[in-house]
Amino acid sequence: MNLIAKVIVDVPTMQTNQPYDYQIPDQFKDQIQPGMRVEVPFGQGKRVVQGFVVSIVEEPSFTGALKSITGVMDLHPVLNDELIQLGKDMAEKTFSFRITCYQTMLPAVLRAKYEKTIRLIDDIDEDLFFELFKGKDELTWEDAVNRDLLPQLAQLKKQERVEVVYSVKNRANKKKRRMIKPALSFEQLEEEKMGLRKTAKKKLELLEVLQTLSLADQSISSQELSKNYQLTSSHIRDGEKKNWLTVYEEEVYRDPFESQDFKQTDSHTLTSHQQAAFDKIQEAVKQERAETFLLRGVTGSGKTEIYLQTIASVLEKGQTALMLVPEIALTPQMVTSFKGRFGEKVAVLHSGLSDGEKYDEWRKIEREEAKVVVGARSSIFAPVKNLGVIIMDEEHETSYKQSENPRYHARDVALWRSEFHNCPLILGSATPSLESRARAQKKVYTLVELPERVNKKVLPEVEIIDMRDEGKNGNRSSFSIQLQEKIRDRLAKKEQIVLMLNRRGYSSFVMCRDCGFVLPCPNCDISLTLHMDTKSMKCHYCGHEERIPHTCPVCKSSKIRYYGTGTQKIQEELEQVIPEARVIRMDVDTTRKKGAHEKILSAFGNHEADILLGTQMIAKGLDFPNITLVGVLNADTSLGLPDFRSSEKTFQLLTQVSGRAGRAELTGEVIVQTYNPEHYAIQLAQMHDYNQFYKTEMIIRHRGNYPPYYFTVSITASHEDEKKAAKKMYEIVNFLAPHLQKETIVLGPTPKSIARVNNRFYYQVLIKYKTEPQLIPLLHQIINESQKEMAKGLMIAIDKEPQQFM
Ligand SMILES: Nc1ncnc2c1ncn2[C@@H]1O[C@H](COP(=O)(O)OP(=O)(O)OP(=O)(O)O)[C@@H](O)[C@H]1O
Ligand SMILES: [Zn+2]
Ligand SMILES: [Zn+2]
Repeated sequence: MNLIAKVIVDVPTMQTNQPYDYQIPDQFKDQIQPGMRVEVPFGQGKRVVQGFVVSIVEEPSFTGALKSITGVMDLHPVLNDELIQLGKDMAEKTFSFRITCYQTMLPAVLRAKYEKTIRLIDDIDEDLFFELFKGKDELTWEDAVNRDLLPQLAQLKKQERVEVVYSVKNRANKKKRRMIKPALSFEQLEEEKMGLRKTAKKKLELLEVLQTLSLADQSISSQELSKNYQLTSSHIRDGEKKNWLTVYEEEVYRDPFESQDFKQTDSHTLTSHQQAAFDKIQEAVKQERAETFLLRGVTGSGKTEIYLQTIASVLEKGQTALMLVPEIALTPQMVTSFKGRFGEKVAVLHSGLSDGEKYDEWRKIEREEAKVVVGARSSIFAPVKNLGVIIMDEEHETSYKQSENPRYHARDVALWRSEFHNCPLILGSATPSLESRARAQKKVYTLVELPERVNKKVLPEVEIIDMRDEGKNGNRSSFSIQLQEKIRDRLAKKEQIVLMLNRRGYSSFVMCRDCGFVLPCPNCDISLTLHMDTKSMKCHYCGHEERIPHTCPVCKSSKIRYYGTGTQKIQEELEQVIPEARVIRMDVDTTRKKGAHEKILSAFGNHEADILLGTQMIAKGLDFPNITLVGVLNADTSLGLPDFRSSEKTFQLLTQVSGRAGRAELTGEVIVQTYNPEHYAIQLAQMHDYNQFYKTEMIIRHRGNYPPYYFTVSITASHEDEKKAAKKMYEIVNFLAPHLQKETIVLGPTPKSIARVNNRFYYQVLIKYKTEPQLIPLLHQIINESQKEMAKGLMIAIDKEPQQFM
């Protein structure tokens, strides 16, 4: 029978963004399956490219002469049917190439050109062993290809007798260990010794090693045997044949949490609110229904406990669970609570892992050894089968959206997979995004609320300090008098303090130090961005531009400054103001090294420091009972961002960080320093009033025609030649304009705030629309028709629901 493979080739252009037909040569017939990577000739000449087989058919849809697959890169599919389908849908929705989507789904070792070897993991027929492996335990992929062994090896792979190992550069890559243990007692081994010939030195040595082991009831790895006693695999095989010893395999994963001991933790008895939420979710779990829950619970309300118990119930049904957390919330505490509850069943994926470690975790998932996957954004592509629940903690986090190709939002992928598996999706947050909250309002999502903390502890009292007064009273430091006093008070009581320096929007805008005025755009509801290259203030959306003010247009003060300062400077200042405090700093600089994050938090947990000073990364997830004071040094920076979400982000950040205080027995307190004490985001965060914030912000979004009332899509064109980028952008707008509905709003084209990056110029438009059935096909058409220009250096990026406006 003639078999045709449909292959997505690694040639990321629009023309190639569909499967190509290739003949499967006879030698590969039994081997090739959908989801495997293959090598195929492409185009004219001798070019060979990689590709993914997405299906196998009998009839080609291409009528010309078919080329043949020239190589197979896997013995086993790396993508399952679900992911093949998901990649196709995702490519369409994110305006990216299927090949890019597939590559995004895989761990890095499967993407890059790593060395591959085939390793024996189980016994095979002796003759075959010598024929294929020539007496060794492994064989390089190249060797296997040159000797034409892949079809045979594929068979062995199916029988789980060999595996493919990807060796990551600079890293020892031993994952399987051959272990040897004595099969006879000490005395029996002694008898075997008697029967040896005098010259059999190595056999004698082997028997002696085995005797030692049998006394201690121990095993030894083949590596140790060869290293310490120069006993090779042929000696081992020989010993095995004589029935002196047994060989077995031991899987050794590189365990990034090896050194840590995870205490088994038991589930808490749920509070009545938790129970009600849990029960509601259980219905969907039991009925295997793709229902989306928005779990809004105040900080410390025990959302994590609901996740844990829901996952436990899913495991009990024999299903699996996927738990997403933002990268910066993937703290050791989070890992501990999952490892503590589910032990070995958990795979954890985060950016701190080396490529090899990530690959090991991925393999555990792929082989269905891991039943629970915990990880950041890209873990949404984990190849888990039989999902029983998907959970996204801190669902409002913008880091769930990838800002480069493919520009996917993990929430959308989660929704897709929840439909595919017929399993519930839980979106959890103390401060849900307006989009999700509005969907709950419309009953698209089911709203479940936890209105109070588990121990009925009140949420901490929040005090707002007007920093303009501090200035007037001659205090020019970053610490208000009240904050200094409270810090001293906690030091005396041996309680702990968290201080947050808000670095969002660092230095990108100017603000009056006397009245807090931030320069707004006259046409839009956002502030202007400072452009150092042009020495001017610009609006991101409409292109309005004016000069940098030297005096405040409102109060005429001349103290109008760029706003922002670094954590290091703050630490120095703190050491002068309160020299007795022991301060530990957590920001991008101090957490760059692997494991630094863990070290800092465990030192703070052990009270080796009184104050944890950091950026936004300390706002989430920390659960330390001894924190009774939280200080926010500058609430305003995130308000000044040229982004319609700036109030929302400020409210979320303040609520999150306030939530770190008073989580256990001790009552907590929060000090928020600001130049905008009247701002509703700050006042409503003070009152812990999410619902009111939601209402207020919805009105503002409605007035400004922003999401969730409108959908948004941004189009960016860039080119080394500024004129070409601008011209293209105008062409696009002119092309779209006649097709768009009346109520659709097109902002721009305008240069981006950092107009030139890497010597490329960026122009963008933002389209806001309510319904545009034609827009998506039109955008695809734009990309299709720009192929020639794109080959000559033009880049077009289309971003649906963009999250970043910098
Ligand atoms: N039913 C319960 N009984 C006793 N303690 C509980 C219960 N549920 C949760 N806890 C504990 O309460 C603390 C807060 O819970 P958790 O961290 O889950 O809150 P959260 O809602 O995720 O908060 P945040 O949004 O601030 O991260 C934890 O120390 C947790 O172990
Ligand atoms: Zn002013
Ligand atoms: Zn504007």
